[in-house]
Order: sequence, then C-alpha cells, then structure tokens
Amino acid sequence: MKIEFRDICVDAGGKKILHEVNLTAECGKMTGIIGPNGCGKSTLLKTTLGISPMEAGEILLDGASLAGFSNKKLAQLYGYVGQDSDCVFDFTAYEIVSMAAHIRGKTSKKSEKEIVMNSLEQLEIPHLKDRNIQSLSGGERKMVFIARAFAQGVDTIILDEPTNHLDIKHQLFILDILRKSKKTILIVLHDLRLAAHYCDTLYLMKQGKAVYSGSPSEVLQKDRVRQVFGVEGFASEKEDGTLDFHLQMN
Ligand SMILES: Nc1ncnc2c1ncn2[C@@H]1O[C@H](COP(=O)(O)OP(=O)(O)OP(=O)(O)O)[C@@H](O)[C@H]1O
Repeated sequence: MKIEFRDICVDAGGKKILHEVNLTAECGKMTGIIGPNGCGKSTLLKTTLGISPMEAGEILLDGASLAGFSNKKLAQLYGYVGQDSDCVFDFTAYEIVSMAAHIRGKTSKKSEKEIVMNSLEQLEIPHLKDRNIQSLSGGERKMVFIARAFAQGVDTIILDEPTNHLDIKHQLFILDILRKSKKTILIVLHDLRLAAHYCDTLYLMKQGKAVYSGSPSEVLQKDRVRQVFGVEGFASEKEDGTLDFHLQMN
C-alpha cells in the first residue's frame, strides 16, 4: 500500500512539532526517516494511529483518506511497531502475536495457531512462545512485536526504531527480513549506515520539517549531514553497488 503524508502539521504542549511535512512511502519499497533526537520522527509515525492529532494535512492510503477508516480497518491495512515494546499485562509471547489473528478476522484459511507459529518461526523465536512478555529482554520483546506485525498478514508495516535493543546480528536479521518481504516499509532509523544500506528512499528531518528527500546517496551528502546532525559523514558506493556511510570521528 502506498502511504502519502500531505502537509502534516502537529502542535503539542503549545509548540509546533511538525510543519507541513510531505512524505510518500511507495509500494513495496523501504522508506526511511532519519534525523536528530526530537525532530518529530515518532510524532509523524503516530499520526497514522491518531495518537498525534493533526492541526492540518491529510494522510492518504492508496489515495483514500485515512480519516475515513475505522481502527479495525486500519489494522487490516498496516502493522505498527512502536518505539516502546512495553506491555502492561503479563501476556505470553504467543498471546501477544495471536492478537493479530483477531485483527485479521476470518480473512485467512490458516488456523490461528498456524499464523502465530509461522510468524514466530519467521522471526526465529518459537522458543519464546510460552514466556511472559515482562520476563523477556528488550530485544526479545521487540522481536515478538515485529512477529505480531507479520502475523497481521498486511502488506505494509510502519516501524519506529525497530533496531533499538537489538544486537548487531539481530539488527541485520530484522532489516534483511523486512527488505526481502517486499512489503511497503516505513521505518525510523538512527543508524545512518543501516539507513544507507537498506532504504530505497530517505527523508531527512530537522526541527519538525522534512528538509531533504531522495535516494540515500542524495540525502546523505556531506553538507546535508553536517547541516542537520552537526557531524562529518557521507554515503558512498561500494564495489558491489551497495551504499556505506562513513562517519569521521576525531
Ligand atoms: N505531547 C507532547 N507534548 C509536548 N511536547 C511533545 C509531545 N510529544 C512530543 N513532543 C515534543 O515534540 C518533539 C518531537 O518528538 P518526537 O518524539 O516526535 O521526536 P523524535 O524525532 O522521534 O525523537 P527521538 O529520535 O529522540 O525518538 C520533541 O521535542 C518532543 O519533546
């Protein structure tokens, strides 16, 4: 599904958090949002859930206004993995993932058990199925919430810093799975090296505005990185055609 954010404005606590942000997540592509702490990345993603009420602007899902969909319908269109993987009640990993089966309703021929176990296996965490969510490490918990998004059976997933709490092997594992899934992925990333390597398109945000967008090599130019992050770094192509990000450290 294509997601278009048009002229999104959000105010909170008496100040402007987002100013006329325009962003398009194309079908089947990985679109990354990068930018310094507090620039509005999470606030933008949360507009898709109605948690960040908009002063102006609209979100289009394959051309139709998000405002016209019920919450249940939205959950049948996309998965959302938030920054915090907290869960107040002590459900097991299995129960958390099985909530996706409820969202899916009767649209799948597979049993609930098959859906849940397939997703846990895809994330290589079937051994966690009977563990209480509160007893899991931050990284394990994150994997359970990503498994739930997969179990929803949707073609679009929105993720807010899914790699935090994950060790380097699991960061690459998750991003490889997301890329290979060919789903529409809208993802906030802090690691510019991962953003350069995995994303098809990047949006660079600063102080509530999307200031640059394009391919990772266009966005991660030296002057832009310096202007937005205040560090010296740039993306460049490797021999195999993939991109790497170089950070100068003194
Ligand atoms: N409800 C709120 N009331 C007041 N200010 C808020 C509220 N929600 C967010 N903000 C402020 O809006 C700004 C953007 O926050 P947001 O969480 O979107 O940033 P971010 O880019 O995701 O940051 P990070 O990289 O640290 O996760 C921050 O300055 C934050 O303090």
